[in-house]
Amino acid sequence: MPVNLWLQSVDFLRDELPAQHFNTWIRPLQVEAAGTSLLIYAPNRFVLDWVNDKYFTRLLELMTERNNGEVPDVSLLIGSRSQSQVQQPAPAPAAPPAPVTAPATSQPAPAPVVAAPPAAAAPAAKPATSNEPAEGKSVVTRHVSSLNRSFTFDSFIEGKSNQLARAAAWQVADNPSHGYNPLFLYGGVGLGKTHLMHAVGNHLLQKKPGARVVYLHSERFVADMVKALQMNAINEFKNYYRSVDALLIDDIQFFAGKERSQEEFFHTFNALLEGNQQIILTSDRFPKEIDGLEERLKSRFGWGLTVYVEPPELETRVAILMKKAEQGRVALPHDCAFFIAQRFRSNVRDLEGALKRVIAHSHFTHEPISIELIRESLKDLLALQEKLVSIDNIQRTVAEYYKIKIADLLSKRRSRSVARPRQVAMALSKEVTNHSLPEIGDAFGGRDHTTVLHACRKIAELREADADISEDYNNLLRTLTS
Ligand SMILES: Nc1ncnc2c1ncn2[C@@H]1O[C@H](COP(=O)(O)OP(=O)(O)OP(=O)(O)O)[C@@H](O)[C@H]1O
Repeated sequence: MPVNLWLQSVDFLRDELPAQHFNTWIRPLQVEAAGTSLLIYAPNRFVLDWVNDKYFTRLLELMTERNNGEVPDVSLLIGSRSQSQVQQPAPAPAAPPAPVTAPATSQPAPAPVVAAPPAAAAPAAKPATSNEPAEGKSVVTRHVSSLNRSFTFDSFIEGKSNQLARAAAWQVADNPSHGYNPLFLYGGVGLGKTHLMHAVGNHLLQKKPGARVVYLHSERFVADMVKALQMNAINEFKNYYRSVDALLIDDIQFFAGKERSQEEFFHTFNALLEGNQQIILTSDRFPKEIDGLEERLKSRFGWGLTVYVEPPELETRVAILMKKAEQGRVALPHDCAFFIAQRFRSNVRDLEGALKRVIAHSHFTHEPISIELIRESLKDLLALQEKLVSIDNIQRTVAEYYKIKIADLLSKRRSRSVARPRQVAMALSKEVTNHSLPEIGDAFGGRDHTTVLHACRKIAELREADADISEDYNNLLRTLTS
């Protein structure tokens, strides 16, 4: 129940704050649920800015903890609930109740520091502007972006697959808006794009704690825009996004087909670039390949630097597992990390998920992590995988991909159009199944194991030298293992 989430968190915050602060800033807030979202009403802009600035991040943290780690959808608004049942936090004990509609004027009012909207100006004196709807309605103000503090450069494992992306992100973090703007990271799911984006944001905030770094998913941008339109607050929406130091938008492919959002984003994008404010975007594909995205956006996305994040190679996957285990203070033997990494190839999120399951199993059974324990705890996933990545399935997938017949893969034909896909299929069989070289040779029309070995070496070489082969191989690997 979202309202309870808020009330419990506020209750917790009450113990962390001096009573006078609680009563002045938190108590006047009212809460209302709107579907799965929470609307928090502040009586005036001054309280809103102050709460936004000083307490909102902490409140979001508290709510996230109580919401199984999921960041709830919360908006801070000016106004009050229209219904009769106003949910207001109870006052903190041992302190006189604070005024509900205005903060104590004797209270010193330092300027807002983080993520304050542009209009965050003088206390309570701000008159209603033409952007502000009539009394009783609310002006939408963005919630403070909540960066995941654990997504840092330190916790990001570098490997060949993400080296360029990491270097570019680091460059942006170190020298925002003067290097690559926008930075566009793209690649398959769960490969660390969001992690890198947050790492930049965290670094910017570390260097300049007052920086306005706003992270959001593209769907949130769309939803906020719709809400702003409904509430006649589109100017405030525009001003907010144009006032940030860095705008981080995840999964930009969700803009596809949403013309009004693209239009708004287009203008925001231009304004930010002109103002030398940093933009970082992620997507699951190359900008030009996002169907339903306006050409002018596609072309602008390429103005800075566009970097592909590839699935990590085996060594990197092992290093990621070792790092995650170390972070969780869990003893993970190297051969166990290797065993898991060999089997979860295309997505770091799944890799992490597998490790979490193994760790949980080890806790429950009070047994140290071993290959046997891993087999037991990941039984269903491993069985599923083995089924998916049989040599038969590899042959079928490769034949479909290259538009040739399975029989060609097994035949003696040596033409390049058949021989290369056959080598790719053999190399994949070696990489993703546990079959031996002779077994693989047998499955490919009774070939010798040295032929399979040669194919594996050849494909490894070509993946280094030939971008097309490398892309084909990665695509196939992803199809087979995700
Ligand atoms: N190189 C890496 N080092 C450490 N952790 C990583 C690395 N790559 C990914 N991860 C972890 O994998 C998980 C998924 O990464 P992330 O959310 O950044 O993926 P993504 O590419 O943004 O995927 P999606 O497109 O689904 O949003 C995160 O927990 C992240 O910390």
